[in-house]
Amino acid sequence: MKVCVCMYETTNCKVGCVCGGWSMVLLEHGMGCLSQPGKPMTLHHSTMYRKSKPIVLCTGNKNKLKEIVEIFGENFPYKVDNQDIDLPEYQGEPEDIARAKCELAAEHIRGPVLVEDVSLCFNALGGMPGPYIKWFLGKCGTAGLYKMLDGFEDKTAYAQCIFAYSSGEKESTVKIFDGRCEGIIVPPRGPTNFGWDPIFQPNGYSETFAEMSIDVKNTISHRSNAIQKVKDFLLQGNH
Ligand SMILES: O=P(O)(O)OP(=O)(O)OP(=O)(O)OC[C@H]1O[C@@H](n2cnc3c(O)ncnc32)[C@H](O)[C@@H]1O
Ligand SMILES: [Mg+2]
Repeated sequence: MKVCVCMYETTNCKVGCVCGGWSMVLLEHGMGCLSQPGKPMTLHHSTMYRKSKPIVLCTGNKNKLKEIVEIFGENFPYKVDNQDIDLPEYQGEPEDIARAKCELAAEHIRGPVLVEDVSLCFNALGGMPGPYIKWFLGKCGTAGLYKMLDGFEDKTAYAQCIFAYSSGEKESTVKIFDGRCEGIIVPPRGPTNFGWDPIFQPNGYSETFAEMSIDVKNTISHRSNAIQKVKDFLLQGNH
């Protein structure tokens, strides 16, 4: 922990973010901190952001958002905002879908954006439903998805999460981060609040994603594996 004294009047705040009498001031190394003018500032990670544009996470899925925020954690030094924009999703390979979704989001936001696209891939079906899982889940439900594997001995599957990041600058290339979790497809068990969680049992566990605590899911999931790569990339000064 580090203690400094805030030198800036609220109106002179270098970063310009004023919130309820507290102001965001610029510190060395481009870090910002919330403090009142003239008062000592205590730098807690949760109130400390690097001086940069917020990254806009474009997703309309509240469950995803909750997990992403938890996995990034309090120490993540960039501000992440959410926009619930319904972006069209192309057909194709998961990576191409995420890339196209990210390019559309960057065009819309005109700044740094992050999107993610999730696939659930059954090995017996050559990776299908894959990126089309949302539509299969909507039409067949979790029980129907399990039944799709009735005629196959092989119930193995993997969950794949692809994050795509764009700085939003013209000519910038989209960066892709792929995270996976291997498991098996089982008859639905556990709460039904998030997608296909009730039928996915990760390898090495006797519970489905739906049955385990969110903390356990967030340490082993496709999403946490992908986010670790996103974090490493951004923390290397790429934002
Ligand atoms: O706005 P976006 O981010 O696209 O959100 P979405 O709900 O449309 O999500 P996807 O396009 O990635 O489709 C993936 C489907 O898989 C579901 N899903 C995503 N992550 C999941 C997870 O960790 N556990 C269970 N289901 C998940 C999700 O609810 C969708 O039905
Ligand atoms: Mg979607």
